[in-house]
Amino acid sequence: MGIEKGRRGLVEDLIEKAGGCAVVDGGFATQLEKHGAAINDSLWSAARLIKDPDLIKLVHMEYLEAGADILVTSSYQATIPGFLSRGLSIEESELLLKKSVKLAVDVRDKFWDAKNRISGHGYNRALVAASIGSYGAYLADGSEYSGRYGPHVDLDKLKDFHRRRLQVLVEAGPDLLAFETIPNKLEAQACVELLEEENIQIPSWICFSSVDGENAPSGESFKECLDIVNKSDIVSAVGINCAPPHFIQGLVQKFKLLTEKVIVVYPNSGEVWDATAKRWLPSKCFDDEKFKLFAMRWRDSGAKLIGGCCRTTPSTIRAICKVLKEKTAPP
Ligand SMILES: C[S+](C)CC[C@H](N)C(=O)O
Ligand SMILES: N[C@@H](CCS)C(=O)O
Ligand SMILES: [Zn+2]
Repeated sequence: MGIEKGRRGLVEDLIEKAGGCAVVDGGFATQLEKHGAAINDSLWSAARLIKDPDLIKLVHMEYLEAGADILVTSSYQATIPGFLSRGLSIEESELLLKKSVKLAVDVRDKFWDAKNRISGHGYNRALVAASIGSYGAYLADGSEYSGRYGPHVDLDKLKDFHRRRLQVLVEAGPDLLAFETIPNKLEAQACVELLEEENIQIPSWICFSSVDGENAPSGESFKECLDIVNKSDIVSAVGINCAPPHFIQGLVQKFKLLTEKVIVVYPNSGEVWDATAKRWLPSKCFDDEKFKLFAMRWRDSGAKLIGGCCRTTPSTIRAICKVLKEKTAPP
């Protein structure tokens, strides 16, 4: 079982067009908040899918203007059980999942149509990656940063949790799938097995979080985690998201030794999430200038998809584009 040839090259083609390194957008939820959206909610940014589609479109547009080559959709914490708990029906919940992809695709198409009328604009046609947050994200208890799901959560439970959302998101027609903040080996295995079982024909990446810069949050080694991901041809890229930036260079070097897949990194600003208070704690935090320096190091260490996660903004993405696409960066 594998991805048909024409689709498998999509990510690699984008990387080549972008000059060897493509830029993933930044903290979608962070930019929503900058516009005043309240997301201290168990659905987190997905709460805005119910109420604020125009704001979601604006944020996607801002990341495109900043030069993002890949837009990650608003579905990180959008799940069918999460929406059901708000009194929505299954049909309404599935429509919201599809809407998360459609909003991003529509904005990408509008942006690209407009840019195509101008010569030498320096942008690439962006890809839309449907965000699939971990089970811990859905739990809304911070466990995407601990990997502690408890003894009752086994492989089948994780596959059952991910299955329907995955099917619905794929039906909506994204270019790729972005599994985000996976905190342990078991969930990586669930994602890989599900992609195979569902015979998914679009590329995907699996990104882990990390809180010590060495291992997955569960304490399991990345060797164990990547051994699972490597077994599958269906996963195009593997990496780290929403970990502090100063861990990333070492992790890229480690991943280079553990996998031949494309390496994707999009760390947060270095701040720490307080899942009880639902806010970011002030802590060691890296600004856009630091991201410029780091991004070059991550590229030189072998990462080919680079961006920002929580607490980074379009200005971070603009800064990363400036250094990674020196000759072709958009204005
Ligand atoms: C990427 S984290 C900051 C998203 C929010 C988290 N899952 C929570 O609900 O607490
Ligand atoms: N891509 C997500 C965050 C993952 S931690 C978002 O910003 O909605
Ligand atoms: Zn994040």
